Formats: sequence, C-alpha cells, structure tokens
Amino acid sequence: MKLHLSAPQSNLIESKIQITGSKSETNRLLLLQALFKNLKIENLSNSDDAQVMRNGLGISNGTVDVHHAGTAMRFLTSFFASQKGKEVVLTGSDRMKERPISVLVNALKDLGAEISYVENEGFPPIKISGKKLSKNKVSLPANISSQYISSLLLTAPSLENGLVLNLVGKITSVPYIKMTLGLLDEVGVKTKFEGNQIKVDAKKSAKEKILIVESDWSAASYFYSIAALSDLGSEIELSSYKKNSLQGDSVLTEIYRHYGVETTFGNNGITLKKVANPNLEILNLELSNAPDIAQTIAVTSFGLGLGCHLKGLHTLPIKETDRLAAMKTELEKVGASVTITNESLSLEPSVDILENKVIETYNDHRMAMAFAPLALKTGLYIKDAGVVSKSYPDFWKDMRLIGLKGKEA
Ligand SMILES: O=C(O)C1=C[C@@H](OP(=O)(O)O)[C@@H](O)[C@H](O)C1
Ligand SMILES: C=C(OP(=O)(O)O)C(=O)O
Repeated sequence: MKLHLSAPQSNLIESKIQITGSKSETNRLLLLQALFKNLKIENLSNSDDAQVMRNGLGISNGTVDVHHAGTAMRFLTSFFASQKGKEVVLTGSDRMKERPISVLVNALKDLGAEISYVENEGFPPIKISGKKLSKNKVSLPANISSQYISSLLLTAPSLENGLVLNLVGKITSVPYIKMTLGLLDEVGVKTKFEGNQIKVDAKKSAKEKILIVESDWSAASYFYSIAALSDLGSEIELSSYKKNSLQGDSVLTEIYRHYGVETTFGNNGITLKKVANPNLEILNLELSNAPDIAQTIAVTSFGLGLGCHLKGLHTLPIKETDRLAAMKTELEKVGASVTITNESLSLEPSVDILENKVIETYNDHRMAMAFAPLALKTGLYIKDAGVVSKSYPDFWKDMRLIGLKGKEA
C-alpha cells in the first residue's frame, strides 16, 4: 500500500492518543508468563511482533516462523533450548535470515544446548532440541545486541541453578537489559547487575500478579517529531505513560526540549507542548542506549532545517534493515546532505525539502513512521505503508486523528 501524505488543514495540532503497549515489555512478559503460569498481563502490545511471540510460545514441535520479529527470534531461541522435549525449527523472514544469532547460539551451546544451523552458519533458521541445561555460567560479547543477553536472562529462572553472565566488551542498549532485570524483579526473581556480571537466581514459581504494560515510548517518538514540526502552541496528549519508565526511549522528554517540545506527566500519560522555537545549534547525541529513536530524530532535524550528529548507532545495520544506509538514501531523496559511518549519521543544516518524493521502507516499520511527520512540511509518498504493523498497527489511524491524512496512491 503506497500512501500520499499531505499537510493537515492547520499545523496547530491538538489531539489525544492512546498508544498500544510496549513491544519490548510485552515480549518479555509473554515469555515470563510461559514460565510462571499465574502472571496476568494488561495493555499488551497489539503488534505483529507480539502476536508471533505469543504464537511461538504455544508450539512444542514443528516450525516456528517469527517473520521480522527480532526479539521473538532471540527470546524464543533460549526458551526452546532450555525446555526439555521441545523440537522446533525457528525461522523468520528473508531479512531475519540475515540478522546474526551466533553470539546467542554459542552461549547456549556453552550451557549444554543442542542447536544447529539449517541454512547459513551463524544465522536463522536454527534447529533446536530442548533439554535441561546443566551449566549455569557463560560469557558472551555485549557490544552487538542486548537481545542476546535479555534472552538468556529471561530464561535463567527456569535453569536449575539460575545463571551467571559475564559480559565481554562495551555493553550496548543497556536500558533494554535493565528493562529485562526490572521485569524479572517485578515477578519476584532475584537478580544482580554489577560491572560486567549479571546473576539471576533460579525460581520455579511466582505468586499471582497483574502486570500492566506501559505504552510504547518508541511509538511516542513520532508524536514528539510531529510536535516539533508543528506550530507553537500545539498540544498532544499520549497515554499511558509513567515517569519511572523501564523504557530507555523515555529519554525523548530531554532530547525534544532542543526542538522546543516540553513534556508534562499527569492523568496516566504525557502531554507534549510546542512551547518554543528550536535551538539552532547542531544537535550532538550519543544514542547507543536508545537506537530506535535515531531515525525519528534525524527526520525531525531535517524537517526543521537543522544539522545533527548522531553517534552510538553501531547496532543499526543489523536491525530490520541497514538503517544507516536506508536513512542516507531516503533523506538524500528529499534534499538532505547526509554523512554516515558504521556507527553515526550526520546531517548538514538545510533549506529546501524536495516535495512528493517516494520513501522506500525496506520492511522497516520505523522507516515509515519516522518519515510520516515530514508531511507537516511537504507532501510525500510512503511505500509499503503497512510495515508499521510490526510494532504499531494503528499508526495511520492515529495519524488521521492528528490531522495527517494518508491517501492511497
Ligand atoms: O530488547 C529489546 O526489546 C530491543 C532491543 C534493541 O535491540 P538491540 O539490543 O539489538 O539494539 C532494540 O533495537 C529493539 O527494538 C528492541
Ligand atoms: C529493532 C527493532 O525490533 P527487533 O530487533 O525486535 O526486530 C525495532 O523495533 O526497532
């Protein structure tokens, strides 16, 4: 589906949006619910990624296809490997077959797991014969993806003696590891994270508990971008968010002050207000702890004609697409001057935005959602706009609530 986006009637935006539950929290809690049957979960994400995670957890024998869902692939690998009697082939989309998994497979094999590669060494699909894992200490690189670490941590309570992880190298996407530990703590699992070592105690059962998933902060980033690109006085209410969030992307509240957007908390949510014009200085950010909002920030900067230098982006090339290369290609299409390295993206200040260009989305929900706010400044086309359902199926419906109409082209 190709959508043509055009500016709303007025760039003074006033709206209230209820955003779906965090995809990251949801996929963690679904796995923990499979280990601790009496957990109840509310405000679950309605994303494709949550759906494939739920479906996968219900399969004991046969093929499990997680499509594009990275956390489902990584989290289910440890789950199946440590569940005696599970015999599965864990596969995904063509892109998923290019997203490396050897760090996790090697760690699980060191713990005694039985895993083999079905096609290419180091990549999905993988054949897993679940078994009781005897060992409980393992080292693994921490600078490639935090998901490998979260995967082992989530499964750790079901191991006979818990688990001790020694993390090698610079730890990336740290807030996601802390989210995992925070949720383990919430269900009563004892954990300790000191230096480069994480310990998780074994736990066979948990008390009945209702866990409420906070709405998705990465999804909130697109409304921050809209607020930044809109007129002074715009006000957008989003729910349901809280101040002491487990999500690292809540750093948006600080980052978007640079663009004149203030955040206030209240009524089980946040209100974004455009209170000032943007700071015209180049925005320098190190985003290794919030990789998923890099695309949003780059487009906001471009839409305001501002320069930015975003680094700490070394994980972007192995996500849904090579996000650095994709962002360079698509931003240059609309007139940006972009420089990328293997871990950074820099934008020169710009004056013109080329209108009615067709933005490719590369099977990446965040390519579609990051570019959508640019419609406040110029008409543009979004190709394969349905990709948003990976994390935010109601995205285009909510864009219409904001006044941003997408017409099928
Ligand atoms: O653990 C998680 O829920 C996630 C971790 C991050 O991946 P990396 O740790 O590979 O950066 C992030 O990009 C992804 O959207 C979700
Ligand atoms: C990278 C992402 O997800 P995953 O790694 O789970 O596919 C994302 O949602 O931006």
